[in-house]
Amino acid sequence: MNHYTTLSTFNATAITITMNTSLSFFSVTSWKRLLDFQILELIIALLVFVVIHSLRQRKTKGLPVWPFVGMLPSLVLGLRVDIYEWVTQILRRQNGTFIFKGPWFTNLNCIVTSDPRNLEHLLKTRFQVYPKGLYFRYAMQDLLGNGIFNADDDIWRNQRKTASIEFHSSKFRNMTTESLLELVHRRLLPVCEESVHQSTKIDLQDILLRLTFDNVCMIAFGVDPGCLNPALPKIPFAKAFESATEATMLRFVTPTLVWKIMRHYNLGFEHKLKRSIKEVDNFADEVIRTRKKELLLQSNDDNKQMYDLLTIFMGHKDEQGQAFSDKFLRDICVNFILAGRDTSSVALSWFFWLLDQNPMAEAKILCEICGIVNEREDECKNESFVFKPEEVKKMEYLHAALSESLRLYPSVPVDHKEVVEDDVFPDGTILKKGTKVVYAIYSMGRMEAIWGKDCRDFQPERWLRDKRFTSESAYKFPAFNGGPRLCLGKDFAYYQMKFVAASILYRYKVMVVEDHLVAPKLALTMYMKHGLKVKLCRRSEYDLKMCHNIKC
Ligand code: HEM
Repeated sequence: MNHYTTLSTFNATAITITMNTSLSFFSVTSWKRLLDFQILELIIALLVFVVIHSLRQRKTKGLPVWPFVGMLPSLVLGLRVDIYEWVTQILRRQNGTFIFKGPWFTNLNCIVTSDPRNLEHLLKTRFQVYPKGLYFRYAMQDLLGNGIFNADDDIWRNQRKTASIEFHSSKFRNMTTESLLELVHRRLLPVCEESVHQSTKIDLQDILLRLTFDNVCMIAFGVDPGCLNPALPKIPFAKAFESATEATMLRFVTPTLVWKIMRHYNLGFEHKLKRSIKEVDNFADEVIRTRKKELLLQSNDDNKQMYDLLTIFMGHKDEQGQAFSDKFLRDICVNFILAGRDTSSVALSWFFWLLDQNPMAEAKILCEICGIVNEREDECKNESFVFKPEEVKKMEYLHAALSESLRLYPSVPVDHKEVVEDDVFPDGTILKKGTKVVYAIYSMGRMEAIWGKDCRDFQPERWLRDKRFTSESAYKFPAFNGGPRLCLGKDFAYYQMKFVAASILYRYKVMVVEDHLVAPKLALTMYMKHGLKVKLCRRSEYDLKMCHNIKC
């Protein structure tokens, strides 16, 4: 082997090695690239499949259902616009019932319905298997405790029985009528008059909330907090109460684990809730302490008999024969404030807003009021005119207009239950034990299937037969709930709203300030997010004369 041969052999070997190396190098990178490309392609294909599959579910399920997060992205978008309208649109597409799928491992799954047959089923026919349920009670516990709104079984039954006896007694009726008359004529009308005199705009929702807060405190605890006076003092309790109902509602649209973590670390709306509840508790504790002291004094002075719901409950005993704890009395207080303060004031606010947009309906109400005033021929019909309870009862068109307003803007826009055994709804929806059910009261007022093509119009006439108010089934119009848990304050609420509305409308024209933004707030009660800014204008003799002359 010469030098040349050796060298060329070496070269050939080197070339072969180099070639093999570069070949294998080429194949490794290209394989890798190819593999990368294929994985990328696979991922894209999978993503496209998931997106198409999720979006296609909108057709059958009402909303896209995404892996892991379910329908949550749509809910988040819905929350950014108007959640009540958003739910209504889905219910319309789904013929009145749909299943909301929350993210995996969360408690957000539920059945949402607006079908009157389902409502009758869960509120009355199968009442026993549809309690408020553990989950909802737990989420509301911090604010409502074991009060009547948040209780089931015997705890609810006992409170209902005690409160029901009082609500239906003539003593209670007289007390509520007198306290309302006092509040309207000594506080509400002077505040209205002052605003006319000063030519100022007022937030009518705020004024009405003050009125009903003073009213419910008088009825429920025999206390007059004096929130409604011309100075319109700041009421930290009222603000805290509103924040607490708002934050509590947010728990229903947030995965349980998330709000529990937020609560643990005192973050976001949970921080707000804790702070608000502290304020609410302080108020309730003060009421209970004062009442206990007064009751002690009263036992030494038997002439001074106290009569209010709290005193009645304080005289009752629990199953073990023990007096109710202060915590339980606190729960009773808070629940009655929620029941009596927010509901009627918020309903009246929407009513005045709707009247501003429907002058014909306003004219008819005025006509009816003037007709009633005119019947008292021998009496003066000036500013100091006070409507008698029997006259308020005669206001059929006003009753219809308030019901129409509640149909479109129910004070409690959604309510909930939990089924405790497997069941089937009348519309065929299958419910497994433990399923949460939400009934969408707001949406029901906007269903053509229930109210006809003009369901979105304000038409008090739909409630009248031969000019007399005719009520609707509670399952078609559940603004006051239905079945064994029908609102206990319904009759009083109508009386209160009619008395307030008639007293204002007889004296003033209520004009909503131009460009004032009206939108519902997401809370347990349907407040107006920005209040209701109005200007009041004294009714002229001319206005009233016109009405006296018109045959309504
Ligand atoms: C426009 C006014 C009102 C509306 C729309 C209204 C509506 C309702 C609704 C929807 C419920 C059922 C809540 C639930 O179970 O989750 C309810 C229950 C109740 N309401 Fe009213 N309410 C009004 C006024 C009042 C007033 C003024 C009072 C008392 C002063 C009152 C006392 C109650 C009570 C005690 C319950 C609990 C019934 C029970 O669970 O057994 N409500 N109300």
